[in-house]
Amino acid sequence: MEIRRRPPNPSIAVEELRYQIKTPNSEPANILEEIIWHKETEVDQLREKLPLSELQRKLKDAPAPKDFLAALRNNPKKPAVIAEVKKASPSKGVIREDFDPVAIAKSYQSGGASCLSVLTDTKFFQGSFQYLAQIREVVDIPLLCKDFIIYPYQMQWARLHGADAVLLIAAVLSDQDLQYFLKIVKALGMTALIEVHTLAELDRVLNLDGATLIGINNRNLKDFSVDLKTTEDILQARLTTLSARNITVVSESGLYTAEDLARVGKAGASAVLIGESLVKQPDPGQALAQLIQD
Ligand SMILES: O=P(O)(O)OC[C@@H](O)[C@@H](O)c1c[nH]c2ccccc12
Repeated sequence: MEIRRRPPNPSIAVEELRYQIKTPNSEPANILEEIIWHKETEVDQLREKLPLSELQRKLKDAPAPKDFLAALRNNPKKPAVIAEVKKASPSKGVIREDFDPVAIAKSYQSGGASCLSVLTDTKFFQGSFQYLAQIREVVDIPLLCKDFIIYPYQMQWARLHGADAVLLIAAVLSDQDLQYFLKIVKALGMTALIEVHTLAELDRVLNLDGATLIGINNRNLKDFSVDLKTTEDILQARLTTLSARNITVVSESGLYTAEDLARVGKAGASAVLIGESLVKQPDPGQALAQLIQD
């Protein structure tokens, strides 16, 4: 973990205060830090609206999560596709003006997506938990909550809005947090997609107990550069270990063509996560169907 955290609001529940965080006395060093620092404020506001104890009470009535990992593994098409409902990003700005998340989600499902990823970060990606909940109402396939998780509260909030899986970013979380968060994800009956961008991060994740799904992000979240070689290089080094441990690998970001999919598939990824290249097509589901046809 190289990303510096901000000290949490001292009024939050004691069990969440596991950090001994030094106050960074500078500006955020990169966009990832900026996002993470802002997330502290957002989670504070959520807790104020709905305290953890009430959230946990509400969760007791929530329908059981769907099996995100099984949906990827059971897909006969390799790589299986997680299609992302994404309006904007800090690197690309607004990707699609006439953005209808529900229509896009339905279209992805008919186009052959195994699972969906829904961006819920508002400030930087123009996503929303409302979209996640609305999409849960209209599709059957499992949903990943795509956000920047720094507190257990957020995983439960995601579950309440219909998420079956959550993203945990290795660059943002300490080993201790990753292990603790994995336990919580499991207790909630969900799947964790643990995202790495370097071999060193993957090795940290391989030291954890219970990682079943690992995403290799081809995009460097600190400077936005994208290179599919990230997936190739990391898998070249660790595919044997990953296979032996039956860990499913998702190649994420910067995938546009059937050749791109074949390339990361050949490297050993059994699933891909695709956003921009599909969202910007007139009919995203049809674009997906075309991308994965034989
Ligand atoms: O739009 P793309 O290049 O197809 O990328 C999708 C997805 O991988 C990307 O949105 C992403 C990967 N990891 C993230 C972490 C946070 C926010 C977004 C992301």
